[in-house]
Amino acid sequence: MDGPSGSGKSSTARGVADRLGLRYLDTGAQFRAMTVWMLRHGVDVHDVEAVAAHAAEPRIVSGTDPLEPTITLDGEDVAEEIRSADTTAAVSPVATVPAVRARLLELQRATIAAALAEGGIVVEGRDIGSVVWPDAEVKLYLTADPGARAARRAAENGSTSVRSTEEDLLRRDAIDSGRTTAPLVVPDGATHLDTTPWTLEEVVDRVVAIVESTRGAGAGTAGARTAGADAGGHRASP
Ligand SMILES: Nc1ncnc2c1ncn2[C@@H]1O[C@H](COP(=O)(O)OP(=O)(O)O)[C@@H](O)[C@H]1O
Ligand SMILES: Nc1ccn([C@H]2C[C@H](O)[C@@H](COP(=O)(O)OP(=O)(O)O)O2)c(=O)n1
Repeated sequence: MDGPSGSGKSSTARGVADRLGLRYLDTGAQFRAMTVWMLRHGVDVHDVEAVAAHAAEPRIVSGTDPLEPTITLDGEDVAEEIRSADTTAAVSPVATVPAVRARLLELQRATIAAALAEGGIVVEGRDIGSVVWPDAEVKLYLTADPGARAARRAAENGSTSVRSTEEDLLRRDAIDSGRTTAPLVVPDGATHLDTTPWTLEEVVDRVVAIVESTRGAGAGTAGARTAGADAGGHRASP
């Protein structure tokens, strides 16, 4: 499940994983934990070489229970700190660094492979269907109008300024979509869902229906449907 900030990926992915008995992985939380480490260690997040030089050091562990996802950094629970304003402001530049992406890609693929052996996983981020797991059984690209995304995010953060939240979202969209390594794109073979008019429950219902109809259509064809999508996808306009 890919898409821009505030499109509903985390809440939808958790709801779907819970309904279908699957694991859940928030890859954005991993980029945020990497960012917390850089900030704590005084690394200039705009210095690509400095960030790359340290990308192998943080120990990041994601718990994949959809009802209680966790994230630790060097053994410490950083679930709150990864959502701080400082982390949010610094995460997009850190996520553009190829060494960071390569490191987290390895972690993500290991987690997915382990979960697939136990029934499956819903993974959300920016490059899941295009780069991390192009052979996913179901690929979804979630969007919502910028105003709706900002209103949702502002409500969540207890912020009264929807306008400044929207400016922040659009700034991060531009970095996430414009970077050369694993930019935010609509992955080849993805179903695009515009969640603007729907409640969370409606979106979860629709996604569960898509998964069930894909599974009903027959296992074993998913790889063929999405084959060749490794570097695929087209530029998104979130
Ligand atoms: N369809 C929806 N309608 C209204 N609010 C939603 C919907 N989907 C998610 N939300 C709310 O919007 C906020 C952002 O959703 P989230 O799932 O964190 O988005 P993302 O992971 O794409 O950034 C959350 O507070 C969430 O409860
Ligand atoms: N697979 C991913 C996931 C997130 N990122 C980047 C892009 C985002 O700016 C940050 C944080 O992602 P996150 O999903 O937590 O951000 P929001 O919940 O949308 O605010 O990480 C990425 O580059 N690739």
